[in-house]
Amino acid sequence: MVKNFDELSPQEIVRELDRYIIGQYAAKKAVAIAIRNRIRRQKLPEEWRKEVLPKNILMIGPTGVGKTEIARRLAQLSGSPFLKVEATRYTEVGYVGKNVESMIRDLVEISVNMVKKEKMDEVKEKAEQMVEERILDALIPESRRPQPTGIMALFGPQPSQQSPEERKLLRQKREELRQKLRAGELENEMIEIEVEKEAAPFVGVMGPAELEDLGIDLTSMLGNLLPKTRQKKRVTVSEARKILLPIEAEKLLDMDKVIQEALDRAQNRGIIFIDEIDKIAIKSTGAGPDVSRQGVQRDLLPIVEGTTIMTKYGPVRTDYILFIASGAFHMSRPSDLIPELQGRFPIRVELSPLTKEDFVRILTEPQNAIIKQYQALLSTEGVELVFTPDGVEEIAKIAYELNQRLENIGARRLYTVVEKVLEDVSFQAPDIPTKKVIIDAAYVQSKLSKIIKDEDLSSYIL
Ligand SMILES: Nc1ncnc2c1ncn2[C@@H]1O[C@H](COP(=O)(O)OP(=O)(O)OP(=O)(O)O)[C@@H](O)[C@H]1O
Repeated sequence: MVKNFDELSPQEIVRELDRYIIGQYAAKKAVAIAIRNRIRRQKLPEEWRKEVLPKNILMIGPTGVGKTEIARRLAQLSGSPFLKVEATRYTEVGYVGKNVESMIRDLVEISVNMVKKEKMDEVKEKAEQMVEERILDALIPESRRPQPTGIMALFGPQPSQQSPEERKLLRQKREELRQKLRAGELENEMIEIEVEKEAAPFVGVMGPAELEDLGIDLTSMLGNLLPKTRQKKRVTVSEARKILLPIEAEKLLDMDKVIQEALDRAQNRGIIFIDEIDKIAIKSTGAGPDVSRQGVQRDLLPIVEGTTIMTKYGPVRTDYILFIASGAFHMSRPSDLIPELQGRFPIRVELSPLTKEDFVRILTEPQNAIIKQYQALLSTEGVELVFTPDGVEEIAKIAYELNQRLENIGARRLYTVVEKVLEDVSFQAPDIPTKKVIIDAAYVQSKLSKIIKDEDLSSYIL
């Protein structure tokens, strides 16, 4: 039986992460402990809960070694809304720009979309039935059952006068069409559908973004007041299905419930990954941009400590949101952060640079390994891609050497190298007669040696 995430021990969480991320044991262990501690803290009695401070994480390590990937996978495993932001994108409150509180609003938005999608999947079957009815209505409008409501029942158009025989015939025709529709025979038939189009509200001096920062959502406030216009569209049955499914599914949702659950999930399970924290950790010289960087750190404090942020969906407590800050710290040190903020990120982990051996494993082992991705892609055209061990080794070696020579971008280098190696195969796939391509060391060299020799060319292509 699959265990509920909350029941997984830190060790089991690490094992799960091992399926996607090679090495970096210390970082995996740290996030597993942090997430487990959050669950523990939530179970404490109220008076204790306030005393135990959240244990956020600072990940220190070069670019492209798995920092974001670990956090993202953890979020996926635990069904947590996940937001990645860059610390340098924010400005101090009072200055023009995005202030740090907006990250909580963004997290909530992600949470709402996440819950909405799940709920829509739950009602998908029912929504599909409703779409079927709407398509049938469009195919034979005469067979539509009039459903006047409210004042329309009194003053709206009355159902046309059909005799019982006519009605029976129409119903039969509708059922015949339904069978054809289900058999997929009508997919390219053109029909006319009506969709609601929200009138865009006029936004004055302040743009929606600034208002959003104040917790005001003008679009949805006015959107409810402004009349919705209906728009007719001529589309094929299959297009109509794509357009109507989310509309019908949304009608079946109880949005109040969705929002409650989304707020709850953001507050209790949310994970915010703050990249480039090192870039705002420059020691202050007392004036200019340094001051504003310190300002951003100060603004971050209450959020990381636990405060209430107003969002358009309602207030959100930040006490249990897990914050993972990350940076290379080439030019600064964690001790350059303001002391209070240092204290809020007590778990420190260093991620190691990746070795050539790590590259070999990253290419082949993770569930979504790069090589597996290409094999899956090409298999759709009946081409079997076979990588020999020396072929994989050669790709890893070249990527590793390029990182040393150009700029060390970690595992990201593997993507560009593999793409170049497989460029011709991808291009010729439909016409390959043997349908089996072997990628060995010689093949890799034949595709890359010319580019590697040329420094300029490599820095553009690889
Ligand atoms: N240890 C690893 N195991 C498997 N894949 C990895 C590893 N490290 C990096 N990758 C892959 O490389 C890519 C970049 O990694 P990631 O986004 O985690 O970088 P990062 O360390 O967060 O760097 P940055 O701070 O620049 O964002 C991802 O697609 C990831 O799958």
